[in-house]
Amino acid sequence: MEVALETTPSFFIDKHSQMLEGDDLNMSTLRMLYYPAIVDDEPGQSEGAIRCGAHVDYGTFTLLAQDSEGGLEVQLPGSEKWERVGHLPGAILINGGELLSIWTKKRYHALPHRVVIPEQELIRTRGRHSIAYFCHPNNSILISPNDLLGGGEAKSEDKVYSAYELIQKKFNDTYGQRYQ
Ligand SMILES: O=C(O)CCC(=O)C(=O)O
Ligand SMILES: [Fe+2]
Repeated sequence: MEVALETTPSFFIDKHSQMLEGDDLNMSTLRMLYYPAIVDDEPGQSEGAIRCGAHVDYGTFTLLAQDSEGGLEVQLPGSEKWERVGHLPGAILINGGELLSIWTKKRYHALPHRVVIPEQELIRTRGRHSIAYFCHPNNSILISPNDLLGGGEAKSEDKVYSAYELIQKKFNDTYGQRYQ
């Protein structure tokens, strides 16, 4: 990414240096996800039900390892259509986060994604596992798009927020004003 964005080597590494030092300093987190099997459902009962609702991830990017059960779908830029993400054994999917999209003026998109319940009877009755590593910059880092991609003069209305402020903003938008 540093090469593609023609920025200084270690631009991103430096800003993620506290990844292993706890939430106070950096919100990166590893999550082991389990979606239970759909059992005893009448035909149509779980219609419209979803394993993980449509969202974009918050941070820099997410590394996602999924089992072979399927169900992950993404919306590509400029399209409303949900596209299935196939399963490639051993592959790790890299999903850009919202913070990276702000940082790079949308050069890197945060793709909306969701996990649906498969239609096939046999697959529905099996659980699904995935492992997601949500990679975030250190909380104190200022996410200034003009640090990357030159961008010309900063305008006064371009308020720059820290990674911590941006994630709090996102939590507030998602869950209401519980996070202050
Ligand atoms: O389980 C998955 O494949 C995706 C999970 C996900 O998108 C998330 O936890 O943010
Ligand atoms: Fe996600």
